[in-house]
Amino acid sequence: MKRSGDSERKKKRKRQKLLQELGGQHIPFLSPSDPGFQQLWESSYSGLTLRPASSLPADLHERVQSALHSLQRRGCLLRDLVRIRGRDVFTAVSRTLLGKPGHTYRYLGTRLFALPWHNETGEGDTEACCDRELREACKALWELNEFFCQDVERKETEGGPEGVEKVPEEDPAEGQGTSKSEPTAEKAPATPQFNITLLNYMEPAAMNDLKEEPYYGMGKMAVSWHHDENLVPSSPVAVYNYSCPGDKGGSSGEGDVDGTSWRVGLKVAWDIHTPGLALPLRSGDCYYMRDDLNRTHQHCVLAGETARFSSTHRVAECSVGTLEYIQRRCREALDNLQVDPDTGSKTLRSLQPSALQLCEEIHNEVEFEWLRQYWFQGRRCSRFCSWWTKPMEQLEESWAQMESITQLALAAAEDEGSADDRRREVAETLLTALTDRQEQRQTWRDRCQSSLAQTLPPEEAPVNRPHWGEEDPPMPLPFDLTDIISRVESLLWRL
Ligand SMILES: O=C(O)CCC(=O)C(=O)O
Ligand SMILES: [Fe+2]
Repeated sequence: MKRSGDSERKKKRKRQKLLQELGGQHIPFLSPSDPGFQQLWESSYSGLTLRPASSLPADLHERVQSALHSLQRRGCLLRDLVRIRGRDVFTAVSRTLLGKPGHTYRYLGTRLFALPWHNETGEGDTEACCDRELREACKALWELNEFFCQDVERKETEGGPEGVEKVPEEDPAEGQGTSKSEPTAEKAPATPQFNITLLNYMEPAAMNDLKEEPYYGMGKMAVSWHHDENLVPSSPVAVYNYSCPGDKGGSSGEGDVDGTSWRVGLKVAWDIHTPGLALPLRSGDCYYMRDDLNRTHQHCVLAGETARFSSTHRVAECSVGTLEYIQRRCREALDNLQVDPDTGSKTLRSLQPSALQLCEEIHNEVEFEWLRQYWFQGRRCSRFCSWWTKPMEQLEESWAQMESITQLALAAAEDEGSADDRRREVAETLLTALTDRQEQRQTWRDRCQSSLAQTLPPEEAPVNRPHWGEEDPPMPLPFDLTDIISRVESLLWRL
């Protein structure tokens, strides 16, 4: 937590320095009607590719757009209460995550839990977790995902930047026989396996506090400048843009782009010399950010006039972000707990500092990265889809066992019959983990009680869970660790 605070401060200083250098002036940016636009795209934004609406199958557009409306109508798209520079804020856009069963995506201090997308093979046994309408919707976005997996790869083989006019309008299904790119040292696999999509929705008319883009004067931002977090290095991002037809008879919806269109803005990170790029999007247009673009550049979304959805397909870095992973970790921790089948009495297999440290780390991980993250989002997941309900109960059970492990470790530290060296080692391990646990519990409690959190309706309101008090069924340790921490500290003074 402290480390991220430091880097935030550094970034803030850097940002202030850039703004100072600019002295209130705007940096130029180019749009398609400006001379030099194509050249700038090719020279400084070559990782950006536009895939015009006409190059996707018409029935795919139909299914995807109807899916987006279904998800919106059912209330699945909600503003996230994220944490930016130590403060809680609502995202301007409403979001939901779809993806491979058991996948999560972490951004801005928030772990989103994917509604599983459904495919023909029924992978992941997701049949019963949500109703037909949602299943259909998830399936449509999975199909779009499949299209992107194939299509981005094909674009990789073509190489070079492409402008709006240069993209060939061909049947995308035909591109699959093209040869694969030469193997390179890239970390991303040749065929990107987009494993999640983060859906965005915003109705600009309902938003009165959109921020002005500060550096270039590009206009109102729906999503401010950022790098996408938590992706496999050098992996591409594919975005589907759907601007809903407006009431006024169609300006920025399907037709040509104009001053009221939604746009994606790009800039070179920490650079005030290269002009920015603003690319207007027609409804159904897609764009790809490939190669290192997401690392070397930042992007933002500039609001148009009509309501707009986007589906942003990503290769999320999931090495510590899948249900499978955290279940495996829990098993690792619980390996250290021995329960006598006859008496039910519990003992630890190992009091080695490394074994205890592992248990305590996993304890904090499952509590703060999974349980509290999940419950902080209230019942927003489980209202529509039961996929996460059982796994979360199981994780909570494992976590409760870990409370027993901590209790046993504490008893070992306080056991006067043991060697002082061993007791000191155990106490030191506990002190670090418990101090961290106590701090993080406080942070989550504060987040749950923040004034913004209070504005949410009951079904979306954050739940501070796990939580227990004296009146609740007994737990191995109290929720508030103040006294325990003092006990361990004074033990360390004495030993
Ligand atoms: O909606 C878009 O076009 C992109 C949104 C975006 O940058 C994001 O969700 O990270
Ligand atoms: Fe993004």
